[in-house]
Amino acid sequence: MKVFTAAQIYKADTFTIEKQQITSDALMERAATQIFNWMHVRMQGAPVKIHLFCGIGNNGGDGIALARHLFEHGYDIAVYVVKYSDKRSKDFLTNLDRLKDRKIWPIYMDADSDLPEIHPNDIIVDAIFGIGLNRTPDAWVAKIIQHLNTSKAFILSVDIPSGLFTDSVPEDKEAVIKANYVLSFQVPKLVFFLPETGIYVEQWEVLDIGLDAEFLMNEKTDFELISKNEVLQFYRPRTKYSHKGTYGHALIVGGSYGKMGAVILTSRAALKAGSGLVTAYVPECGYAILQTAIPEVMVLTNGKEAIEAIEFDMKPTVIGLGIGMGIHDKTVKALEHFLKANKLPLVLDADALNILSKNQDQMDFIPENSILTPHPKELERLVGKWKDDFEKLEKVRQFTDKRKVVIVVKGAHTITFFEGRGYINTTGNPGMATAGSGDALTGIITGLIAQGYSSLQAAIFGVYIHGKSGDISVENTGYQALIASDIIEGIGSAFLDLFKVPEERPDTSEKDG
Ligand SMILES: NC(=O)C1=CN([C@@H]2O[C@H](COP(=O)(O)OP(=O)(O)OC[C@H]3O[C@@H](n4cnc5c(N)ncnc54)[C@H](OP(=O)(O)O)[C@@H]3O)[C@@H](O)[C@H]2O)[C@@H](O)CC1
Ligand SMILES: Nc1ncnc2c1ncn2[C@@H]1O[C@H](COP(=O)(O)OP(=O)(O)O)[C@@H](O)[C@H]1O
Ligand SMILES: [K+]
Repeated sequence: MKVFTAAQIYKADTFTIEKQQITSDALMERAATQIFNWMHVRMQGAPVKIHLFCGIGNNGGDGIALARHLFEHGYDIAVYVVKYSDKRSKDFLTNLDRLKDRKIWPIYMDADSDLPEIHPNDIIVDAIFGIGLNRTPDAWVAKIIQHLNTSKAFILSVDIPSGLFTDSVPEDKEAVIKANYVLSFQVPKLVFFLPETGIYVEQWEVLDIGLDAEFLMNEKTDFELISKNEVLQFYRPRTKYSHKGTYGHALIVGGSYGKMGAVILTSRAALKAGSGLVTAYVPECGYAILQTAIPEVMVLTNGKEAIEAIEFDMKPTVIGLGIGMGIHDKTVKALEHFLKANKLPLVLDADALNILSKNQDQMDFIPENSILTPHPKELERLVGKWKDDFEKLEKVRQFTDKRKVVIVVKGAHTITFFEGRGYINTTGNPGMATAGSGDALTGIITGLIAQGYSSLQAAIFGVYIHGKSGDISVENTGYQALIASDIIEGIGSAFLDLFKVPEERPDTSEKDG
């Protein structure tokens, strides 16, 4: 699913209105009806107080139109108009008149108004600001927002939590609604997936308001959301007469005294992801460990307790490099030497990234289409500090452009970058914040490249499978007890899940995990 900017959404809006020969009011009515249906299916007329806080733009208009539907179906509503400006939108006014026609009189709120009492069991509909927010809300509006946030009532945000910008991080962290649920029109917004802004969105769902399908398909976007549908498109089935040679040979280079487990995890994950053959390249102290831990993996050694040279007379398809490798002087030299001679695609992780960050001149030797998989600290060493999530994304984009590599920015929503585009993952859970889970990811991605997936496909697919495996495994372990080995064990189930038909649900829209 594509992730549009606010400008693109407005464009889609205009395009749709022209092509479908409808009014903007009709589009607002669709939006409000969709939200009403969503609520009505769940509430079934329950006598719960619903407080609708509406702005004076189109987001507010959605809220006012929703209030009318709720009223007509007998819900107990209170409507507030937060008058942060005199520039009320046309469709807001139309819907306000319709509400007044039904003898519903909103409570107008300005800087001097008292804050209404809200019971923890009430429901709040947040329609104060939508994607039109372009400056920090005034202090008195921020006060209302804080009042709603501290009310303990369930907050349902229309389109986007009020106070959240679509393209920057809010300056006043207190002036943003913390939404329990966001019903977003047609497309999710990028800010739902970034660490600094995603915290305002507990759950989200997209509601289809019938924006023109052709426009949505043809418009190019900087970001795409990756779910099962997207990864299924490049899944490579196995063929009857294939053999292990068909599925490549992954070489996993890493390990040092006390960190051999990382290589076990990566090698095992590469096998489980389907690599035909896997060889681990480790210092001698790892030989017995590897051979005992994974009988399916072959082992080459160099150096005693740390790698001193990376040389081999086998022909790997791909090399995963850096896990648990350490930054011993001899290892640093070995990496430099190897990079200068190497032509194979690389998956670079952990200490390989740390070494390269300190020796930026060696970056020139990273082959194009290699994959770098930094966690946030490694990323900072690689691209430098950033002031906020948006600057981080821009720095990564520039780095991938300059180096022609894929960067996998790991996190709650891992984003894979390549050729100026970001692919946002939707699987995974906080149980995966555990030692070695990144090593497992490196193995999965390396194992996929071995089988012939392109670098970009392997990164996107690998991140998806890794997260999905974590989601399946956590069902048995709970968050705390999930460990990297569980993620590796779950890889098979994650592949099987690709072909499971989803159960029928009354509502059809996509949900966040
Ligand atoms: N596009 C679609 O497909 C559909 C969209 N729909 C809905 O429209 C929503 C977008 O509506 P919108 O453009 O009217 O903007 P909205 O967020 O209501 O803000 C209103 C105005 O407030 C102003 N303003 C900004 N910041 C401010 C501040 N801090 N303090 C005070 N004022 C501030 C600013 O105007 P300005 O003062 O800058 O001229 C802004 O224009 C969208 O989220 C969705 O809910 C659906 O109805 C149908 C289909
Ligand atoms: N809160 C979270 N939600 C989803 N995935 C997470 C979360 N925290 C971490 N992960 C995933 O777990 C992995 C952690 O990688 P990393 O920090 O390199 O671990 P390690 O160095 O221990 O192997 C990444 O793939 C990351 O996306
Ligand atoms: K809103």
